[in-house]
Formats: sequence, C-alpha cells, structure tokens
Amino acid sequence: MALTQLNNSTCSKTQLHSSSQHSFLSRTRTLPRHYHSTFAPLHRTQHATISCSVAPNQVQVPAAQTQDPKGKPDCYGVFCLTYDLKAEEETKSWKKLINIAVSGAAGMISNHLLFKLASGEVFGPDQPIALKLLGSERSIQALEGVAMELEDSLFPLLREVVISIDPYEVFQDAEWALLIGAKPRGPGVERAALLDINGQIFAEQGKALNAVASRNAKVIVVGNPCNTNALICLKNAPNIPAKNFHALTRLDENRAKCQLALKAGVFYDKVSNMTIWGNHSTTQVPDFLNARIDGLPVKEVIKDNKWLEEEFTEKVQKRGGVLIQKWGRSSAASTSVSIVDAIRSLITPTPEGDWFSSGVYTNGNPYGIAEDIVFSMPCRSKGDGDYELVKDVIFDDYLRQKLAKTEAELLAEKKCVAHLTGEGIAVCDLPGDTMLPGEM
Ligand SMILES: NC(=O)C1=CN([C@@H]2O[C@H](COP(=O)(O)OP(=O)(O)OC[C@H]3O[C@@H](n4cnc5c(N)ncnc54)[C@H](OP(=O)(O)O)[C@@H]3O)[C@@H](O)[C@H]2O)C=CC1
Ligand SMILES: O=C([O-])CC(=O)C(=O)O
Repeated sequence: MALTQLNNSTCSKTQLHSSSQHSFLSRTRTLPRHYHSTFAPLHRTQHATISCSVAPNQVQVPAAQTQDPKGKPDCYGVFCLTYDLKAEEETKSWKKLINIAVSGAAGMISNHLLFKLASGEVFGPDQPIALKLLGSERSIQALEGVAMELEDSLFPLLREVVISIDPYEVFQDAEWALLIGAKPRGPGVERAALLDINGQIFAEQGKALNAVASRNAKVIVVGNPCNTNALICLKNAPNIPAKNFHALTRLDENRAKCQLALKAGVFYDKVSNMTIWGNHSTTQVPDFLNARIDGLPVKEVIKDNKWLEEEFTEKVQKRGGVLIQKWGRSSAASTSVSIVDAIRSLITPTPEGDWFSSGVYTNGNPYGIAEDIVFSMPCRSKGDGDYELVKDVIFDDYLRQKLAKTEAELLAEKKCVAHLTGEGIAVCDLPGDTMLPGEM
C-alpha cells in the first residue's frame, strides 16, 4: 500500500493516551455506557476501548489524533490511518464493509481465527471487514497484543479494529457475532455450575446483541456448552430471529469425515452428507446411516457395522478429550478452521445433494426432535446467510435411540438454565454420563 501523509486527522477519540511502547495506540477508560445484566459475571467497573479504522484514499498522521465530540472511540493503532491503496481500482469493486464481532478474542481459537478473517479467506477477496474484539479486564493487555499483531500483518481488507470489554460497544451493528469466550471447566467445577457461569455470559451477550447488533445478525456460539449457551443467547435476543443462532458442531462433522475417510482409505473430500445430530458433547451422534463415501452410502463402503456403531461413534464423540490429553489444551487451530467452514457454508450455496451440520433452534423441525432447544441437524444454504433443514434423511432404530439420548441431555441442560432463559426456576438434574468433548 502507498502511504501519503495528510495534515489533518479523522481518527476521533475520547481521552486518548499514547502507549509508551506503541505510539499509535490510543485508549479510553470510562464507566460503561450500558450494563443490563443482573448477573455480573465479569468485573465491569470500567470499560477499556482501543480501536481503529481505515478509510481509503487518505492518509493521516497518528500524532494528529483529535477528540471525538460524541465520545465514540472507533480505531486502534494503524487502523486510525487513512491511506491510498496501490490497487485503488480494485478497491472500487469492493463490497460494503461488514462488522464482525468476536468474543474471547484473546483466546487460543481466536488467535487462529482472526487472521483467517482478516486475510479474506472467509468472506472473500473483495469483502472489507471491521473486527470488533471483545475481551475482559483479565485479557485487555493480551487483546492489545492481538491488535498489534493484526496491525503488523498488513491486511488490506482489514479496515477497522476495535477492542473493548463492553459487549454493547463490540456488538454495535454487528452482522456476524462469533461467540468464543467462555470459562473452561476446571477441576472440581460441577457441570451444572459451568452451565450457570457460562450461561450468565451468554445471557448478557444475548441482551447486548438484542440491543445493538444488526437485526439480521448471524451468531455462531463456540464457547461451551455451546448448544445451551446458544439457546440462552437467542432467548435473550428476541429482536434477532432465533434461526440466526448457531452452535458450532462443524468441528465434529470434520472429525467424523476424517475418520470415515481413514477407514475407507479415501481422501476426505470423498465423504459427504455428514450429519452430527444433537449436542456438542459425548452424546453427539455422527450419522453414518445417511453419510456417503464417493456418493455411496457409508454402509456399502465400510461393511463393518460394529466399527461404525462403536469405534467410529466413540472416536468422534471423544476426539476433543483425546486431543486435550495429547496437547494439554483443547483444539484451537482445527476449531478455527471449522468456524471458517461454518461461515462459508452459510455464505456460499451448498453443493447439490450435500449438506452441512449446525446446531440450530428446533422450531418446526421435520425429525420429531423436541422443540425449543438448540440441536445439531443437517442444513443446506442458498449462500444468503440463511439455511433450511434437509428433509430427505432416513432413520433406523439405532439412530433413533442415539438421538433420544442426546435430546434428553439437551432437555436436562435447558432445565438447568431456566433462570437465564426467562422460563422460571432452574432445576438441574443432568444425566451422569454426559460430558463436553473435552472431558473424559
Ligand atoms: N464448539 C466447539 O467445537 C469447540 C468449543 N470450544 C470452546 O471454545 C471456548 C474457547 O476456547 P479457547 O479459545 O481454546 O479458550 P481460551 O481459554 O484460550 O480462551 C477463552 C477465552 O474465554 C474468555 N472467558 C470468558 N469468561 C471467562 C471466565 N469466566 N474465565 C476464564 N476465561 C473466560 C477469556 O477471555 P476474556 O478474559 O477476554 O473474556 C479467554 O480468553 C471454550 O469454551 C471451549 O470449550 C473449544 C473447541 C471446540
Ligand atoms: O471441551 C472442549 O473445550 C473441547 C471441545 O469442545 C472439542 O474439542 O470439541
């Protein structure tokens, strides 16, 4: 990119301070403008915001930053500059900028994901983006580090970066919200307690999305337990269609495809129609009855029912836990790849005859699954961000019985969070043998 300096600045701020280590860095610390939750899972006596924006065809000098009369901070570091791109002709064909909000932005998954988003590999080479990153007082320093790395990556399509600990600020006009931040389950933490702690985060974020996000925002919940967190989030965001909320089960789909390909001795692009049914937990059901290998039903290629019902199923259900044992932390790179896959599946037409899995709200589903939960099911998209459920799937007794188990688990989780979904008093009696993929 060709930089030419201008004398005036359009990067407006409230109470800007230069960082000693980072001259472009600007920061505000004020009382939060919005605080709606009664649960207060994070300490928010203040919020910190660091943000930046880039407008084409201008350059400005960082030292010339001025105060914003409205007090709305809107840029971080180099993203406060405006500049000419060498490829000015190309930028004329760029689409309108979209706002992408990411929570848990200083975490492991985000550390992979943000760079994929900014590179253009997710939304395309003609789609400029703004990244709005949500952290906490715990992570604000790390988040500055993330923003600095984004600066140093020189991504032309990355037009704005905002970092903040205020969800109302981060979700403002968000067209996509990728909700990754959640407390990991540590030793001695009851699953019911985790549902409550993380549920409070998602109730608060649902309220914030409801208040300020785009009315057609697409929300992908990654933080565990992601199905029930997604349910809590959508219940707290009645202004956004419930259909727009997803719980990430794409990683499970990818894991299942990999295992089938390995067993059949084919490359994994030969595996299609892979449904993960139900919860992102060890009760999830990787559906080998409807999946295909090279266009054929899996059972015609892998004639080993015992392997399919036992080894394959358990391997997919517990893959996350095995990885944690090896790595000492949960899947981050492959999770970020699967988030990219999940987004791309919604913004590109699904190949003829195929489908993808996503945890979505059960509202008039054709499979007889209980309504009013978030359940992973087979979806197809026209590429407009929306999806429809696939009708032509078959069931046998084995599949029905497995579906009933994961459904029962989600119904029990739902009862545990009734106080967060506006449905009364929580009663938590979870089946003892069900776990997150990372728990074994
Ligand atoms: N659905 C799926 O397929 C998968 C889901 N996951 C889940 O994704 C989530 C994020 O994973 P990953 O990025 O590896 O995790 P990290 O621990 O690296 O990051 C998680 C982030 O969550 C935030 N967080 C929010 N609330 C709390 C809290 N109370 N205590 C501690 N941290 C908190 C922290 O950021 P901050 O301080 O800024 O809030 C932290 O940076 C986890 O819930 C994990 O279980 C992981 C793999 C697959
Ligand atoms: O439990 C975790 O954090 C890890 C997880 O979801 C997975 O690997 O599928």
